[in-house]
Amino acid sequence: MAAQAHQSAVGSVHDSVRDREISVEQEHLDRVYRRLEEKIHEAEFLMNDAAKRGQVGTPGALAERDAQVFRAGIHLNRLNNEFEDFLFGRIDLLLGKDGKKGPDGAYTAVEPADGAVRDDSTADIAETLHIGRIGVLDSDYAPLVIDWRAPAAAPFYRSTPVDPGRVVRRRVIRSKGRRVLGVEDDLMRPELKAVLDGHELPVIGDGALMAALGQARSHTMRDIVASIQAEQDLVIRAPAASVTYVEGGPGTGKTAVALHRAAYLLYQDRRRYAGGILIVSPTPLLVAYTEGVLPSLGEEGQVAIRAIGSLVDGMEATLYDSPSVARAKGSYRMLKVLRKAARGALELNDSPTRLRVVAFGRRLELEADDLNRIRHNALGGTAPVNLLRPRARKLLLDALWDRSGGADRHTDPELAAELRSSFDEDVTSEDSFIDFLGAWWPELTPKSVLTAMADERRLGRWARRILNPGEVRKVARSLRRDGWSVHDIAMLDELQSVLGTPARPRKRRDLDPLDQLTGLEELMPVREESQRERAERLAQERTEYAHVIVDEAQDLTPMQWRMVGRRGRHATWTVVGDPAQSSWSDVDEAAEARDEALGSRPRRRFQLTVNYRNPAEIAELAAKVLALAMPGSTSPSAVRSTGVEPRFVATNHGRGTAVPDSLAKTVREEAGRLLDRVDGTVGVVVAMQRREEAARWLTGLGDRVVALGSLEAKGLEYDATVVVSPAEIADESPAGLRVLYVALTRATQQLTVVSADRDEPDAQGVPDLLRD
Ligand SMILES: Nc1ncnc2c1ncn2[C@@H]1O[C@H](COP(=O)(O)OP(=O)(O)OP(=O)(O)O)[C@@H](O)[C@H]1O
Repeated sequence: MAAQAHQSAVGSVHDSVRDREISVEQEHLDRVYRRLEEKIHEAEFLMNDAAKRGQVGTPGALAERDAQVFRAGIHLNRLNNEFEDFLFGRIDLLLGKDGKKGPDGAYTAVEPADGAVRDDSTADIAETLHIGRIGVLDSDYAPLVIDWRAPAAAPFYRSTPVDPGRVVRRRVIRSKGRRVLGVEDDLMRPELKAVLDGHELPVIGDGALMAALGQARSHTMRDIVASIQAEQDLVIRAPAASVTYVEGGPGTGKTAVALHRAAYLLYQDRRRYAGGILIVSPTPLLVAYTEGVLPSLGEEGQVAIRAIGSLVDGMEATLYDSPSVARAKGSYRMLKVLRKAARGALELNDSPTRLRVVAFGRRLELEADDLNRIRHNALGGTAPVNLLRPRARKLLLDALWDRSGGADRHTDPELAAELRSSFDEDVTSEDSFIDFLGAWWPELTPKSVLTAMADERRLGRWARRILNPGEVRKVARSLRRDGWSVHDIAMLDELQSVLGTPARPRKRRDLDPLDQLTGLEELMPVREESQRERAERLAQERTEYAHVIVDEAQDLTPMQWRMVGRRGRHATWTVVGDPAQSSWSDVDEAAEARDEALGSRPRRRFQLTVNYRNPAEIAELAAKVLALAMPGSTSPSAVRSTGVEPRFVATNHGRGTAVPDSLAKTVREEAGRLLDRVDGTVGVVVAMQRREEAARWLTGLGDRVVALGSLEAKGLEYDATVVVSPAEIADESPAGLRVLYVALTRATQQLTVVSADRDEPDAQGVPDLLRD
């Protein structure tokens, strides 16, 4: 009884301290919003004022107006954005070593000044900084909020109890709209007795990271701006030079880090990245899952997130290839086939076999043999086929000229040249020649060549000694389907560069001249346009980017690396991936293609080591598959444990009374069971061939549960997952064990493994692959 009374007294003291601290932060947030309103008014005034000045028209006034409109545009665009938790962090710091301030008004020193900590381990808090999604200065240019990407905010992420720098207390503030809801503190120097405004520094809660990780998942990813960890922050803020190369196991935050890095780079050098940042994602599902993160960080427009199957404008991959077809289409071997096909496609169908023209009153003719020889000569070398048409035309004219005997008519070179040029004019203005050239050397499109490859005999010719007959048959058959696969898109892109685009007059885009002057159109997205639409429009206008971020880089095939490489020939790169999750069978070949795409640029390597997604119970199970898939590699360490072990259910080896009689029924029951146990999402991962069937199994269970093929699970996460028949997933492709490793690492809370006969489950339902 007494103990209970004591506990509740402690509890209420604690609550009152918490309430007091919340109200302290509330006061600060109120100040920030008052200041933001002032700034919105200022910005609106500037815009109006600028419009008036626009009527003056002297060059000086125009330049001044442009500058004002530009600045005001930035303000309005950012301030009008309602940020859910605009202010999210605070650090309390000791006095710094040098007394220098940075441009954001904060002191720059990382290390404490000598004497900042007194001999009796007491110290004063010399500076308090609040961290938010954008920076706000008060009217005296003192920082009210520091942008999370500013150098002064780095200690919020970097400081640890082992290496605290000046930080004594790090606080995460939870708010919604204008209301502060809670605070969570981490003490970086627990040995100190630190004093702020005459009071000992209070410490609330047990860490924001765990609170963030425990939250239910929805179908869209959240930003991690309030809880970025030190090893992740090093990657996010790495200088943009050359190639930043990041490896880390499942759940180590690679995707999150890549997205935050895009926002950081834009903040750090907006002008440089006006050339656009491209984020390449493996699947449309992952694009949909991640595309809200950048807007939540205040960035829209300059970043295009595209699935690898949507990188070619106007094309969207909707089909999947079988592993053996994917292997043939994705490998370097396909490059040779495409080069042959691009040249071979000229001879298709109704390619004329005779050219007849009348020149200088004579009928001239070239026969099939002549024409073949000319085509062969024109095609020498590797120049793009469509760009060789002028050369072929010239060779045709030479041959006709020879036939005409015109060369013998004059010995005077000047007269001979004149005669030749009037001969050429005669011939090339004749309809029969124009029609012939159009049919004999047509402008080829990537689609027409790929469609030509759907003919097995033809493909067999072009792929002789490159693909085996079985591959030829399967690839040709796959190209006869309606629609394109992810691997077809890389082939289409390659063909575009093998064929080349003949120069045409450029179409002008209608732009407001004022927008072009100020760059304002980049900053003020039109309201009706969604992030995706805007990204698509920008991508259409761009073929190359200033920075390219490749997520799940381990999965790119050589042909895909070539496609992505063409979009970043002059770019800096961030490449994130995990070799252990690669679904590409020939890892060495892909590495060669990657190195070719990245060129000889120097690389800065990072390794992420902590798994923030899976609880230890799930991570341990997945590690068994990792040991089979890549013996000797180490799993990232899980940051938390839930006490809930993975559950095993066998369709034919039920325990006790309940013997499930079919896979469909069992999976449905298990998905339903998990829906009852978690608040968020449930993912049912099956082998690719079962995707459609599995979606039917789940009919009527609601939109918190989804079925997905093993390859579609890349990068995604769910509160709970059902992994169906590990053996089936593992046997589906040469990289099957690594694909299974991906499937097993998608859950943030609970995992159920359903086995079928081929899994050879033991009496507890544990499949052979997952036993010790
Ligand atoms: N510092 C962090 N604070 C809060 N959550 C985090 C942090 N880092 C990562 N997470 C969360 O952990 C989960 C995994 O992150 P993410 O998807 O970026 O990992 P990944 O390395 O790309 O995984 P995979 O290789 O399996 O695709 C996400 O829910 C992410 O929000």
